[in-house]
Amino acid sequence: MTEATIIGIAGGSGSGKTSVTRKIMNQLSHLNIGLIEQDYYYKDQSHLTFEERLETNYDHPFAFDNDLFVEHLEQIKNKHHVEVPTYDYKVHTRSEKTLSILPKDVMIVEGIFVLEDQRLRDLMDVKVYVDTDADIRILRRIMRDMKERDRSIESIIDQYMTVVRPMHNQFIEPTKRYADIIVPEGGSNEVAIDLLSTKILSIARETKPVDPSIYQK
Ligand SMILES: Nc1ncnc2c1ncn2[C@@H]1O[C@H](COP(=O)(O)OP(=O)(O)O)[C@@H](O)[C@H]1O
Ligand SMILES: Nc1ccn([C@@H]2O[C@H](COP(=O)(O)O)[C@@H](O)[C@H]2O)c(=O)n1
Repeated sequence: MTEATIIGIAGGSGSGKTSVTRKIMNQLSHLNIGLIEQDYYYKDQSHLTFEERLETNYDHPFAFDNDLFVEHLEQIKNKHHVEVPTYDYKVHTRSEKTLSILPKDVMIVEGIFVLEDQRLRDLMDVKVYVDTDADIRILRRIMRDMKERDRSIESIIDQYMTVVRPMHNQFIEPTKRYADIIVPEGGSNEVAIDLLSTKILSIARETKPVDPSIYQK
């Protein structure tokens, strides 16, 4: 058996990570390919009231349970089945249901901080940073958060100015230096998506045996 190929896709909120991921998955649909979002690993906040959850900084690395994320990604790398948490942005905490991730040959991991934690980076075969200008990102976020995340325009702008923007500059943008490839403009960059798909395909075809020590645990 061979190890799963892990592709990390980072970038600011609204940069187009999800769109790039979807396009790559479409191009490689003949492979056994899956997706895991870092947002699934936002810490559970069910012990807090809704008002208390509004105070959380969701753009700081501490908002994520990366210990669990790393543990799951190691299992995914070794082609194990994992049950991952899911997240509900409307209520700012984990959902009741979990998601069953069956063994995949290629797994895309996507999220604002996937390149921030060295343990995650070390598990990746290709590291991508989607780089889109801040004005485009906020406009996309407004449209998406009003439509899909139950947010008002006032709350989106307030969150952007007080948290999203400063945290992006302090923590997310600097992770660009860890990327193997920087993709400007996200999902509309067809050339970059084609190049990435070709590279992923060629890595996935190389056979890397799973570390046998995992069977001795
Ligand atoms: N090239 C694009 N043109 C127009 N809208 C886009 C484009 N890329 C993404 N969007 C929209 O912007 C929003 C955020 O994009 P998404 O891919 O979810 O970004 P991210 O995952 O980085 O937050 C989504 O509603 C998406 O449909
Ligand atoms: N309860 C939450 C959790 C997260 N966010 C925001 O989501 C952004 C990350 O998701 P993207 O799909 O946009 O990459 C992040 O910037 C958080 O601000 C939120 O608003 N509420």
